[in-house]
Amino acid sequence: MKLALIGFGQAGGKIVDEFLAYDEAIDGGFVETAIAVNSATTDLHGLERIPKRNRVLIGQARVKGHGVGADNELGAEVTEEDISEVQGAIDRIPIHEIDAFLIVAGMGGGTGSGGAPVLATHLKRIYTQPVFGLGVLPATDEGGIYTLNAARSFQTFVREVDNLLVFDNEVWRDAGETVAGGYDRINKEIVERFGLLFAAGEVHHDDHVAESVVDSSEIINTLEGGVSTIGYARETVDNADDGLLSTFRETETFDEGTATNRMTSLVRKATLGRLTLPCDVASADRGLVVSTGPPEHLNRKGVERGRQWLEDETGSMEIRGGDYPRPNQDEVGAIVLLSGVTDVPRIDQLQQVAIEAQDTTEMVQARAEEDLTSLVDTGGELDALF
Ligand SMILES: Nc1nc2c(ncn2[C@@H]2O[C@H](COP(=O)(O)OP(=O)(O)OP(=O)(O)O)[C@@H](O)[C@H]2O)c(=O)[nH]1
Repeated sequence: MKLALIGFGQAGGKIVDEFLAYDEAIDGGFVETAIAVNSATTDLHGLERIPKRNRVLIGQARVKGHGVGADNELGAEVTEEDISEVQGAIDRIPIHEIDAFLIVAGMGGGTGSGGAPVLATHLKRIYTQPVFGLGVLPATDEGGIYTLNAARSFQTFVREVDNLLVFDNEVWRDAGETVAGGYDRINKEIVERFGLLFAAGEVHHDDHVAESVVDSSEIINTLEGGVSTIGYARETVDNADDGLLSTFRETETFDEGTATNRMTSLVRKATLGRLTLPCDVASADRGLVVSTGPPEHLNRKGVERGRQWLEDETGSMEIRGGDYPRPNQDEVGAIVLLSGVTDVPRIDQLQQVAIEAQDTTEMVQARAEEDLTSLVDTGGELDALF
């Protein structure tokens, strides 16, 4: 699946940079164009792979290249004001070559959290391609403002995009890691999961058995609306170079059964293990199971059993399945995309925080007004003086 990737804010830019590295490393071919948008000059300079001319600075008149300091209303405003700057970079995308846009942003800050939904609205107004979002939720100890930004941004972002793919930093961080080191590792986890999914839709059919290979329309149809999460599990296998392949063939009957069971259990592990956004699997509306690895290990029966199992788990009739053959790999894996999920404790928690913050803000404002009134109200004593 060919994507125009737009990284918004610091997290967004770094993750898109990492997507470029991954796409190159696996020879995936899913990144058509990569763009970074930010209100902070240093963040744009810090990027490694996104071409310099695709790095767009917004809000210069207002914040002079210093970022919006976690003020996501300001982030939204400067994006609206400078949308033509962003459009300048988008105009260079070979638009008929792409299947979709993907806007990547950390939702806890100011620039990405405020600007990404504004850009999504803009793109949807102009282009016919789907506009997807990849939103990163802040860890819970980052502080109230980050949670509040994420709660607000989530509500708008999910409304403006065709599907919001979510990754929760909270469930992926490791105790004892430095913040910077932690993000590097987490970003690799992000691009591996989402990158494998998008690359799966880029395999050319004539290279492999056509009917079982996933294509981009299957990914797009699964991402029809709402919120999505991804699970991934993998296992090392004998590398299928020529010598090993003949051994594999000689013991085919035995290996058939092993490969079937392996694939079925990988689908279960991917679904029941750590998802990018933990949720109740039964609440998913649609799903896509992708098996990946050397073609001779991509066992049809195993994938089909895994797919059926997921149908049972979700009670959904819309579970698609397919392969992403990767010759000469020493791993087989299963990617499970769950889409239209509704039972997500973290989102409920975010929304609760937003409601409470709204109430508190109203209370604080009311109290401040009262205090101000009583401060200036001197019971007529001042009036008497004049
Ligand atoms: N996974 C991941 N999350 C990150 C990374 N950097 C920041 N974050 C998360 O993203 C949130 C937003 O941070 P930034 O992207 O730095 O914010 P911004 O959009 O640039 O906005 P301002 O800095 O306020 O102008 C933070 O609360 C973190 O949770 C990163 O490299 N990887």
